[in-house]
Amino acid sequence: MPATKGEDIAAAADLVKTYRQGEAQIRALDGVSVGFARGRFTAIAGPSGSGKSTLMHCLAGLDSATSGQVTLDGTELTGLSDRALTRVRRDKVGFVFQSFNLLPQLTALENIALPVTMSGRRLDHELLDHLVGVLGIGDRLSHRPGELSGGQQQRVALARALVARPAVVFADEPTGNLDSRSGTEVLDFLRRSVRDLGQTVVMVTHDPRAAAYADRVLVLADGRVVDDVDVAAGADVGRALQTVGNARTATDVGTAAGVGTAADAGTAAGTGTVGSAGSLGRTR
Ligand SMILES: Nc1ncnc2c1ncn2[C@@H]1O[C@H](COP(=O)(O)OP(=O)(O)OP(=O)(O)O)[C@@H](O)[C@H]1O
Repeated sequence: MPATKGEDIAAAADLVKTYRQGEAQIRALDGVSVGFARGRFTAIAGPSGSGKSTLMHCLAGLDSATSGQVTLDGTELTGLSDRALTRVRRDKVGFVFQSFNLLPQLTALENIALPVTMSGRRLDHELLDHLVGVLGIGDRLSHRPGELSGGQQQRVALARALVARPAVVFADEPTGNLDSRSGTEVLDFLRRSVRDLGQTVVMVTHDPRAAAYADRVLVLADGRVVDDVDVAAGADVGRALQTVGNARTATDVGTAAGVGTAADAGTAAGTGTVGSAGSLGRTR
């Protein structure tokens, strides 16, 4: 297993999570030790039930582990009260969910601003304008989620996740409810946020095409890390993708997403719609 390094912005050490189901005990995480480097895009992949969401929830302070340790941006999460965990999530984490999770009664703009304003911080209007421009949602800001397409709602959720400059953006199957074009746009945007803003992104996916956008693919099976592929260093992504999915062959996936050329190309899948304004334009 990769050792946890000093520069990791998030890390798990010997993480175990068990659930009780009647008499049986399910070991959703079975001793996971892994570090996530700052400014990288990591996909957590693996078959259904392998522990992907459980790992993400423990890393993001949404759930507590049975044993082991989680560190997030210098804060040890183990043993924190619910209140303290809420504060950590609010201050350090941006979330993107499969089902968007926007508040239906608020406009797109209000949804984007909510996490910042709720924590009493000032909205960075320059960054907001930038994100809105790159995501192409400038003419949708006064609309409520019910008046937006799924792809537009997810773009609003992406702006909401990034505008507070979180230590880590955790994305849980962010393309799961989208058509392939909208899904590609979301992945392209996440890729660009890593490249241009230095954002750290951890994305759970069971989709090998989505995983191919990451710098690194961590593969789980039965609650353990069974593969850890450094895509950015030119490692054999096909090997990991074969492990994660069988809907398409690894070769198909690699070709579709431009794997093997440059994980940081940003235009790997090249729809050119989202991000047509060019780079996000700043380095943290
Ligand atoms: N609240 C819970 N109570 C009981 N068992 C749970 C609970 N949450 C998860 N599990 C079990 O823990 C294991 C890991 O679940 P988890 O949701 O982390 O897997 P996953 O890889 O994210 O799966 P999927 O791709 O289907 O979302 C599974 O066996 C699941 O049934």
